[in-house]
Amino acid sequence: MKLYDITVPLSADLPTYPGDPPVTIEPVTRIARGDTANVSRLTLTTHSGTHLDVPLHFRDDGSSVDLLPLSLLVGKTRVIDLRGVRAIDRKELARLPVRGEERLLLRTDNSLLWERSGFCTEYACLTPDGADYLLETGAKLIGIDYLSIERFDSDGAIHRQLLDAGIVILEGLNLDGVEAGEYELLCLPLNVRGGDGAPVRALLRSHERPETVERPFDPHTSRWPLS
Ligand SMILES: N[C@@H](CC(=O)c1ccccc1NC=O)C(=O)O
Repeated sequence: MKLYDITVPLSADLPTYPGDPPVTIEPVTRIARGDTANVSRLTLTTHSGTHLDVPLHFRDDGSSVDLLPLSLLVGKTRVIDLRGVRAIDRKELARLPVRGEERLLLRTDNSLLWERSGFCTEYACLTPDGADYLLETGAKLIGIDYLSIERFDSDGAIHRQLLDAGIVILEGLNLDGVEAGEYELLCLPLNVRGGDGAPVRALLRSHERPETVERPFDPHTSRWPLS
């Protein structure tokens, strides 16, 4: 069994969708300043970093993130490789094994954009007929590796099209190094009451190796060694 962390780390450097405030992490108490423990204040939006979009994101009467069935977020998932594709349309999707897949993660060149500082408006995204196609194939969760699933200059039509059909959108993934294929997704959103979305920790599990703890905790340094 192999685990892939497909979450981007939350930090002040993380690109945010234009109009959304940056992530901040500030000290509240610090041992170095004489406090008993280190505690930090985190400023996030419901759509910072790797996160889920739910119907309330684009519709006032839509369901919030705390009401999602968790079974939607855990289970068999297919990663498809769309590197080299900028506009993910019906034609591109039809050549890939997406039919009948309830959970689908789109790996694109976007995963490399996390290396850049600042938001890039030229990311790979789903087209309206690509979204139609995924509605037809029975998808219930669609993930993509940047901060929006639709074109930057678009008005939210694709979000509405998917969310209104009960499809949840997982955005801000990092799928660099994740080969196309079948995995198990473990996607755990913060349980934000009334949230129009929520940051998640998302993992993929493949069943190709025996389970081991790769980097056991070192009690002498109080750290998990880096390698
Ligand atoms: N980063 C966003 C995308 C988003 O907020 C959005 C997408 C299309 C049109 C408008 C948008 N947001 C705010 O105006 C998201 O989390 O879905």
